[in-house]
Amino acid sequence: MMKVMSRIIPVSCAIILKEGKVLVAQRSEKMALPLKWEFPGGKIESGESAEGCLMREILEELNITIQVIHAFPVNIHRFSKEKEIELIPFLCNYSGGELILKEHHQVLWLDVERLSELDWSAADIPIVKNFIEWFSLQNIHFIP
Ligand SMILES: Nc1nc2c([nH]c(=O)n2[C@H]2C[C@H](O)[C@@H](COP(=O)(O)OP(=O)(O)OP(=O)(O)O)O2)c(=O)[nH]1
Repeated sequence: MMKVMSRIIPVSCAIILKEGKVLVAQRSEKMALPLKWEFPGGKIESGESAEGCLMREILEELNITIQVIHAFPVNIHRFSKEKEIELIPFLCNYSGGELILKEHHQVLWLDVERLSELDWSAADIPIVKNFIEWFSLQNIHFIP
C-alpha cells in the first residue's frame, strides 16, 4: 500500500514583549484553526530565514516592526495525516509602528500570568508552557 507522506510546514511565530506584556492574536473565522489563539507569524517561504519570515509576516499582518531577540525550542505538531507543522518561536521586542489588524479577529497585550487562559492552537501549548517557565526564571536573581 502507498504511504502518503506529508511535508512538515515550517512556521515562524513571534512572542512579542512590550512593557512586560505579550502580544497574542486570535485567528479569524476564515483562517485555518478559526478563533484559536496563536503567536502571530506564518509559513516560511523558500529562500527565507525563519527570522526574515517573521519580520515580514508581522509587518504584513499587524503593521508593526519587531526586533528578534532569540529562538525558543521548536514544536513539531501533527494536526492530521496531511498536516504537520514545525512551529519555531522567537522572543521579540516591539520596535515601532501602529498596530493595525489585517488578518486576525483580535489581538491583546496580555500579562504572562494570563496566557494559559486562552484557547490556544494545539501546536502552541508546549511553546506557551516553555515561555511561561522561561519568563518566571528571568526575575529569579532579584528575589532577596
Ligand atoms: N502564525 C502562526 N501559525 C500557527 C501558530 N500555531 C499554529 O498551529 N499555527 C498554524 C496555523 C496555520 O495552519 C499555520 C500557519 O499558517 P498561516 O496561515 O498563519 O501563515 P501564512 O499567512 O504564511 O499562510 P497562507 O495563509 O499565506 O498560506 O500554522 C502560531 O502560533 N502562529
